Amino acid sequence: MIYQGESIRVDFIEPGFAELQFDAKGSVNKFDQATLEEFSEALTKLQNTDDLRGVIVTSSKSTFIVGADITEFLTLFSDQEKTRSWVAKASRVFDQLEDLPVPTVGAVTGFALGGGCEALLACDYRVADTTATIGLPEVKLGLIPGFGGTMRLPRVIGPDNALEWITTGKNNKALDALKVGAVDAVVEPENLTKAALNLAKAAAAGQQDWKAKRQPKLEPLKANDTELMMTLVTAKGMIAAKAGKHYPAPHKALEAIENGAREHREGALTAENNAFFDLTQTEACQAQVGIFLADQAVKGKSKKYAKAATKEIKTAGVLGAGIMGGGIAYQSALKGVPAVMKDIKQDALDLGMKEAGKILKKGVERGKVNNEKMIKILSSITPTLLNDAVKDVDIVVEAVVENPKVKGSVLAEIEGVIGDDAILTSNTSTISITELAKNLKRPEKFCGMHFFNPVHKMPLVEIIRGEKTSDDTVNAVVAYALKLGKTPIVVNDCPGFLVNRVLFPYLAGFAGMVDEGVDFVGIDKVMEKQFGWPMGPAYLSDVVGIDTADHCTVVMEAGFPTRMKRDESSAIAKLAAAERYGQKNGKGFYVYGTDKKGKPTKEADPATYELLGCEQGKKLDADEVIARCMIPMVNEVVRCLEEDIVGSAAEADMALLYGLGFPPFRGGPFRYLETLGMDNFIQLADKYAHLGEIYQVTDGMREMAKAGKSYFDTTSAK
Ligand SMILES: NC(=O)c1ccc[n+]([C@@H]2O[C@H](COP(=O)([O-])OP(=O)(O)OC[C@H]3O[C@@H](n4cnc5c(N)ncnc54)[C@H](O)[C@@H]3O)[C@@H](O)[C@H]2O)c1
Repeated sequence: MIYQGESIRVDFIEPGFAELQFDAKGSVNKFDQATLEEFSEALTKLQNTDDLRGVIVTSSKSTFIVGADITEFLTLFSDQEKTRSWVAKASRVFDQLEDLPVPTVGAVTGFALGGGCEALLACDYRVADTTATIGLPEVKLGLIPGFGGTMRLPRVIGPDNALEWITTGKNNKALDALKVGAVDAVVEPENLTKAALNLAKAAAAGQQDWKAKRQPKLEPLKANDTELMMTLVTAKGMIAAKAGKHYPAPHKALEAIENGAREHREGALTAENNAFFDLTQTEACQAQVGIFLADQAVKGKSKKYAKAATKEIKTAGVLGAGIMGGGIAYQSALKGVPAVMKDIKQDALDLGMKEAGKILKKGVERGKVNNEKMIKILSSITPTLLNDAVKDVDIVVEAVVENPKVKGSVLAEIEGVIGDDAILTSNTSTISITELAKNLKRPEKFCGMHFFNPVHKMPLVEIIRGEKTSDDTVNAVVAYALKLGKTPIVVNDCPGFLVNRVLFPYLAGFAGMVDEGVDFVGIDKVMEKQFGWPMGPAYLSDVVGIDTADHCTVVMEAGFPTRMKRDESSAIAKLAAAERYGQKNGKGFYVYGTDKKGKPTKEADPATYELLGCEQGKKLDADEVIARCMIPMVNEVVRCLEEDIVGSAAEADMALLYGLGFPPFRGGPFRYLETLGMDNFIQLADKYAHLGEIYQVTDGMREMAKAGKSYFDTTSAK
């Protein structure tokens, strides 16, 4: 045995040929700080091993190496000195592999991502099996490769391909990697080790010039000035268009490659180290790493619920074939759970089926679904006008109009039809589940299942536990949501639940500015372009439906009479009264139409300014616009955590990210608060406290700030 560590061992596989094998104790190999230390120790041993002729680098697992240990990042990056020395030291470990005095061959199976891919790049040759997926996904965490990836990849596959791989963070299958020269051969999994060993032997025997293969990685990039300039200019244009200004990582990747292009290995690595360090200190990186961690926490939690489920959902019934019901029935059928879709109107059923057909047709056009599958999916949705048709289903999702009385009677009626063991859920956006349960004989078998529009695209499903909902019911519904390919987040009951409850104070903050005469178009611009929401508050209200939003304010007022008091003179109420319902009837804040080419249009309407009494072009400072919209939202989400509506800051962040499109580079409302600094936030909120209760921070937040605590310390997803 040449070396034996906790995660790495090195031994001769044949006389003269050593195998350095990654064999971590957990389910996957990763480059945590301890493994990097071991990697360096193992390579030092190899440097000093006599009679060594070649080395192969392998994994004992079904996957090579998944990358660095992301759970270490936020703590590490909070210490600038440590971060600098970590990245400088870690990247030099990979030089040790590259500098071994014998040929080296990486043998990749499964994932070789981030650091895993960089370890391969430090080898002279790379052999992949057919299961391999290789890539440098660091930009998705607001970072760039930090172990020599920006230096080696352009020298291995050329700057064009390398820029594409690194700035998009895409995963590449073995054959695609072979095409661009990222790997030298692709073999069947059972032949992998043998193929790698044979290549090492051939190189050691002089049949392959391994030194010539290694040399370009030690030198400046081989591309003439014009070629390089063309490549960089094209890449800059692509990055500006795709990543935009809020995501610095792709820009920095290009900068590192450009700065290192004319340097030897050491100079190019220094360029990479500097760019990497700069990114570790950005808000976008902290937010994107935060999202990764929160996503893992949320996934882990929902898996636990699903594992505990005693009832499997094999068939579903959906009540209402409208926008939501149609979408839910489609999604269920798509994922293999046949759905009976019931409505009181034949027209609605026809429309629901037509919509499902439309989505599937798009899938066929894009080659995602074939005709046969399309027919199978459509035929597993059964439209019906009869309650009786749902009597044998395992779960019912009610998605009829948002009216407590209608919902109450529809739910009670259907409870009498379905089996005692069947689960009943409601897709209500705002109405308390505990209140709706009062209409039922088996409230323990009832919960909220709040999907988002459009159902087939939006990942979030809020699962709402009413006062009497049983654990069994929650477990089964979480399992069903997972089966539908969604991200379920379990919350406790209150009007609006989590997502809509925090949305309304945000919209109220917006409406307050419009009431003061501020132009809603300018507010939308700031909230979209500067804050980063996919839609500003006026446009979002139009898309949700002004009538729906207006109706919801009634429900929210009933739940939070002082803080969310309904204001008849607010913009939403005025537009609703004028029957400007938004996109659905072509006019809300904006007017909607189509241009000559049939493309949808959205324009500010003079009639809106007149109706609302706001002035075209009247602006507030962008910081004030952001503060007045965002403070109420953050305050409300903090209240939801304090009141145990949501279980953790991580879940709240993911819910808003997946349900509302909270800008990923800000990481969610709690990460945003953390980035602003709680003291700064409180100071800002206090400045606007006179505007109403929605601007007043909770005592709990003041205490947290005083104690220097973080919401992520105390309430990480359980
Ligand atoms: N539209 C959204 O963006 C959205 C998002 C999340 C949740 N929701 C909620 O989903 C529910 C449905 O909303 P929608 O936008 O799909 O409404 P919709 O008006 O498009 O559809 C409601 C459908 O229910 C049918 N219906 C009415 N009474 C019925 C009954 N007794 N039995 C069967 N069907 C009946 C109607 O004919 C109509 O087809 C509401 O509770 C709403 O708050 C809506």
